[in-house]
Amino acid sequence: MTAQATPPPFSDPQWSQLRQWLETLDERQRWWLSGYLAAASSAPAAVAGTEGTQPVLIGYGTETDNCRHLARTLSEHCGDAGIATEVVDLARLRPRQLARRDHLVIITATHGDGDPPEPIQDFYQGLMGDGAPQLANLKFAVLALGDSSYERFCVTGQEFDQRLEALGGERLIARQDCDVDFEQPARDWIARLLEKLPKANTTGTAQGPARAPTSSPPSYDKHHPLTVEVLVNQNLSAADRAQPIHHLELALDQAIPDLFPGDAVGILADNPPELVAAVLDACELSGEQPVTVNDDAQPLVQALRQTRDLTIAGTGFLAFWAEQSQAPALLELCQAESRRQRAFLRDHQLLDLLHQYPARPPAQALVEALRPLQPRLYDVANSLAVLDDELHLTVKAFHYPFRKRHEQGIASRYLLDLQPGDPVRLYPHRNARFRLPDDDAPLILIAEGTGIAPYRAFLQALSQQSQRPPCWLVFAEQRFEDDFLYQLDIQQARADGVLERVDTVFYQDQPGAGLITPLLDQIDRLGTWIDRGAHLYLCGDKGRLSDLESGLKTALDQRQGDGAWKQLGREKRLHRNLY
Ligand SMILES: Cc1cc2nc3c(=O)[nH]c(=O)nc-3n(C[C@H](O)[C@H](O)[C@H](O)COP(=O)(O)O)c2cc1C
Repeated sequence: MTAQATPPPFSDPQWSQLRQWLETLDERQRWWLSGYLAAASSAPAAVAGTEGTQPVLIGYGTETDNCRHLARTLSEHCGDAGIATEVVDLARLRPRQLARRDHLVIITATHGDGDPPEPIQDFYQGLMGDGAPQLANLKFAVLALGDSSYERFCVTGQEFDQRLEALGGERLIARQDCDVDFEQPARDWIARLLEKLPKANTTGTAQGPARAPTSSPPSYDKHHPLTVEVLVNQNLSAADRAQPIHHLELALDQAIPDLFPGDAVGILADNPPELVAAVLDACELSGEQPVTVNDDAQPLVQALRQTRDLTIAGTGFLAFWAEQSQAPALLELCQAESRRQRAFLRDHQLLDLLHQYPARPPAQALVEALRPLQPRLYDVANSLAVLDDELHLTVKAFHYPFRKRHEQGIASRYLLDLQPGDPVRLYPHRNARFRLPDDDAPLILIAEGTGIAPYRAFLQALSQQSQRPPCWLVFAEQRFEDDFLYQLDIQQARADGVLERVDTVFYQDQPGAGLITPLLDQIDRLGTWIDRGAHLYLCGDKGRLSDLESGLKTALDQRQGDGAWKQLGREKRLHRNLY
């Protein structure tokens, strides 16, 4: 007789929704919910780790999701090993809640200029501040993700690691700092950690964390991207603008489940063909040599075009190139402290290194020494509930000076050059913190430049609703004539009553005006909307919106009383999407 597999209790879409929703809960809400469900259910509760052993708390700090994925991977490995876990976004945890835990694993990235990921700023401040709890009963471990091309490599993980120890915690295993090729070191670290974590005393049938049934919907990620086709690539801004802004429409032949307004996609860009050719020339390789990348055999030219970073060398490549070239200056540099190496790399892109210190590396070794090409996130500019077989993006050219050269960002250049019919590899990136609220609270949408993209998706979604919340859009760009992105969509939304108010600022037409100007001019109206429970959204350029935020905070605190701005954050009514 063969055992019948019990059908999974939820359908695939339900699983997906449930998982996403659970991640929005903070620790207290999860505890409450588990108790509520146990009490409400007539069936005996089967909860792992209820006798004595608390689930291991796995807290992640992320902006682009690597740490969230690793937290889930760790949780799955724990489940297989009979270790109960609870995965939580550190953005939803308060430091004092740690005092009640006995095992904590932190997996965190560093962002900005050595800053914690933006969503976990409050947790970070709380843990680093004087009010942090003593953690004498806590055993902890920290996995730090970063990018060694940044001056302050993995500092957030390092700071958490030191702070947890200073608060009395006991380190389970040494912290691991991971560079952009983090997969293998993270896997090794997880294997070491599993030996130190307590097994759950299971009282029922559940083993560790709840896991999705094996038949979960197709999930795309950076290793398993979806290939879509370009339908339209249209310049939205002035023809002569140095950093043009384009609108892209991509054909979606396969549905992407659960991609909501506010979410993004990760784009796997190709390197420009001239850059690939220059690298091959410098290495005296033809490009036809077969190489293997992630168990996938392919010609070298393809591996360089699609999978390797040909801009930033990184310290690993520096060591490789010193050995290949035997250049005394490089060999000496590799003996120096890493700070000097990083300073050198900030002044030398990959091609500079290859030209200045010639060598002829073997093809496979070259591929293995280069850093993986990182995906770039772009907000989705349409609502898939309205149009489910197209994906729209808003892309601005990114330029930066390097030495005396003028360099262009790889991903934006790739996207701006695409032609109808070209394939694009992408995967969904969900951004639960930048969604429309469940209720009909008023919305204040503030956008700088391409920050308008997710709001276009919001407006499309709202246009389908019978009950619409009041919605106020504030948008800033350079010139009215040339840069009023999605002007027709915005005017249509205004005419249809989806937008109650629209304020625009065009910097070049209105010297002295800033994004904040219309909001300060109408501070009473802003205060009234906030009193009515409005959610405030900020999207676009980090520098400009951070300035706006500090100006608004001062103005609002003055009008509504000290702490008004903070209160917005506490009530999860402030949503940031800054880059
Ligand atoms: C805008 C930006 C700034 C970053 N700044 C740093 C930094 O200062 N130090 C560092 O070590 N890594 C830095 N990184 C690299 C990230 O920490 C790394 O990509 C990490 O894998 C991201 O993890 P996440 O996807 O969980 O956010 C930065 C990445 C981005 C996109």
